[in-house]
Amino acid sequence: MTSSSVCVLGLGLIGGSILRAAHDAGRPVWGWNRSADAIAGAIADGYDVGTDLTAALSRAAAQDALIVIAVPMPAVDSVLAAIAEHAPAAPITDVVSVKAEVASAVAARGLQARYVGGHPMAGTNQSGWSATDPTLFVDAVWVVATDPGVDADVWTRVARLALDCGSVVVPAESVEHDRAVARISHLPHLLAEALAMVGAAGGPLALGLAAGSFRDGTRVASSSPNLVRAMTEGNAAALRTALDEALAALTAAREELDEGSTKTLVDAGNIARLQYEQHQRFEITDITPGEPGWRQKLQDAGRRGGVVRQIRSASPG
Ligand SMILES: NC(=O)c1ccc[n+]([C@@H]2O[C@H](COP(=O)([O-])OP(=O)(O)OC[C@H]3O[C@@H](n4cnc5c(N)ncnc54)[C@H](O)[C@@H]3O)[C@@H](O)[C@H]2O)c1
Ligand SMILES: O=C(O)C(=O)C[C@]1(C(=O)O)C=C[C@@H](O)C=C1
Repeated sequence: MTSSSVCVLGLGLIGGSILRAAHDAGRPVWGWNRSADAIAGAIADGYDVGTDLTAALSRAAAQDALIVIAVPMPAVDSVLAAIAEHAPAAPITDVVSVKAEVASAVAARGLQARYVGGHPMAGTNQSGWSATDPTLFVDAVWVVATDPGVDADVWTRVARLALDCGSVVVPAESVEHDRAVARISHLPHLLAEALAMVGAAGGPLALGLAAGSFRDGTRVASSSPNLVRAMTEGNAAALRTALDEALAALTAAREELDEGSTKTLVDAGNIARLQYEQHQRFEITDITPGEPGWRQKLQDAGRRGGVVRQIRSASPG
């Protein structure tokens, strides 16, 4: 029988929130963090966490637990090296904001057979255990990768974890995911940084007048710089395309402003925002992981706005 145990590596905002949500869902779950100081709160609250990576992974190997990598991209390879040594057959997922880069690192360690990438589209501008929230993923979207060669059992287990955390699952191939998040996450982070800079350059009067538009538009500029750099630099090709589109729109607006109007950008942006507000999802109900053509069918449905809310499969994990 497939185990429902979960081993979370990295207990910051995302990993810690997954640990807490999985615990609340009744899963056997334990976690590892490189330093004890950072997880003093988790230890005080009695969570099954520690700083011995070998012990956490040996336990995952013994229990066939799903390993969740929840560290920043620059730390992923050292964690993969430890997995390759201590739990090479365990199912693995991750939560890193860029997917193709992780998939390559996993393949370089020979771990691709039991790996399915993931990305919960939820977070805050806070970091660390103290920011964790077991409800962080409720009603969020959680991408579960449908790359060629994906194992149906591991895919199901990753999707079940996402559902147990309260999310809906969007099936998507890593490269398509990366192109999409360049537009709706990585570009917004860079724009927020630019907006914050321009506002602050206005000095005390500008900052003193800042209200909703500045606050909302710059919120993610207070995210950890290391995390923002890892996700923007790790998705450079797709981000360049999105950034070029944004720069072209702003340059055109700048030129139109010389004629006294901002109409083109304002009207187009208003319609685009409405498209986001009116975006409809539909539930994928008729595809069972493992059936012939399941991967392609799920991926096509995800591309059209399909989400998985429950898994049809005999596997309980
Ligand atoms: N913050 C978000 O909104 C968000 C959302 C979805 C996914 N993610 C992804 O989740 C992952 C974790 O992000 P987070 O927001 O939880 O960050 P965080 O800073 O809150 O936590 C990062 C964790 O990784 C550990 N860590 C950092 N460097 C390490 C290293 N060199 N070796 C071992 N452990 C190390 C830290 O101790 C900490 O436990 C990142 O890959 C990020 O891209 C973040
Ligand atoms: O809400 C926020 O603070 C976030 O930045 C969350 C956010 C995003 O929406 O861009 C950030 C990074 C992710 O990988 C996923 C989600």
